[in-house]
Amino acid sequence: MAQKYSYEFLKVQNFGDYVWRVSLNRPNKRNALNLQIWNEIGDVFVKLDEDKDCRVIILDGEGKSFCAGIDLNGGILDKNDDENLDVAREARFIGRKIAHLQQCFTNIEKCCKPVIAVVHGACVGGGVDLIAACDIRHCSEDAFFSIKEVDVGLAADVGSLNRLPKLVGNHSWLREIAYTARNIKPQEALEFGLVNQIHKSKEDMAQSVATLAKEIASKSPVAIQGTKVVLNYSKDHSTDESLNFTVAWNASQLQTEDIPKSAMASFSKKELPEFSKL
Ligand SMILES: CC/C=C\C=C\CC(=O)SCCNC(=O)CCNC(=O)[C@H](O)C(C)(C)COP(=O)(O)OP(=O)(O)OC[C@H]1O[C@@H](n2cnc3c(N)ncnc32)[C@H](O)[C@@H]1OP(=O)(O)O
Repeated sequence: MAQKYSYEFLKVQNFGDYVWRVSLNRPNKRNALNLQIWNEIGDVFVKLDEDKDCRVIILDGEGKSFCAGIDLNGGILDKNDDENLDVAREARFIGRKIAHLQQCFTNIEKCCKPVIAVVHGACVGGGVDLIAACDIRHCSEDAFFSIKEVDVGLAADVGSLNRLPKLVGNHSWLREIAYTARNIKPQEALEFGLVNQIHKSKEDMAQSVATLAKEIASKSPVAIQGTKVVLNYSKDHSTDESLNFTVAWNASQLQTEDIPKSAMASFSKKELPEFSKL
């Protein structure tokens, strides 16, 4: 565990009961995303996806804020050192870089374990891209959100503009906040579906989210992971395609021992049994 999950800018903890916590850990810079932390995020969610001791992941930030977005001190948007590259080659270099950054966050979405984003303080720019790739979003009363990219001269390119239209209920609102980059308070984020719960404090939120995570982790991992896989698929496909996908998926997964085990416990109102690792 120690070596495998040892990172410079992430703190990774196994809470037990199959619940893990991944914390952005660059508090002095408000967890601003440099290339190293970006790579570490990409790496940890691949590892946790494969880790049979993990069933649910809580993603939060150390220090005063969840995430201040991209590191504005440079590194990520820098041009290639080779000044002789023509426009086509420079563009291919930049394109590969953007695709890599996107993939790091997409690894969160592709991880078949549910990921709960827990936001306090600032969550701006890249921070919003990051939570958009998560399954569930909670925040504390001191949180604020901003799709900040237009203020630094960019169209957001690592997930917000691609995922949020499928997450929030009101496209007119989404366009307004994306065009203005204004700060969104928790109540407004709740009203439009960006978060599903507001907590009094960071501490209250940590407790409440730990309980939620534990509840999800106590259920059959075949059922929970299958639910995430099918929901991910249906997000980007027609109902017919998604129903067909579910047939193919469940043709194997319905044969699991978890079904009689879960059903028996549910029917007899007993505690859920211990499920085999997955
Ligand atoms: C291919 C492109 C992919 C992705 C693109 C994403 C685009 C974006 O992310 S746009 C958003 C960019 N971020 C910002 O504009 C936020 C800037 N920061 C702030 O507004 C504030 O720091 C704050 C987040 C509201 C927090 O305020 P506060 O708690 O008062 O802290 P500060 O005193 O301002 O900062 C403390 C410390 O952190 C450093 N820092 C903060 N944000 C960043 C950042 N984004 N990049 C680098 N460093 C940051 C700040 O400089 C301070 O450092 P010191 O060394 O103590 O001076």
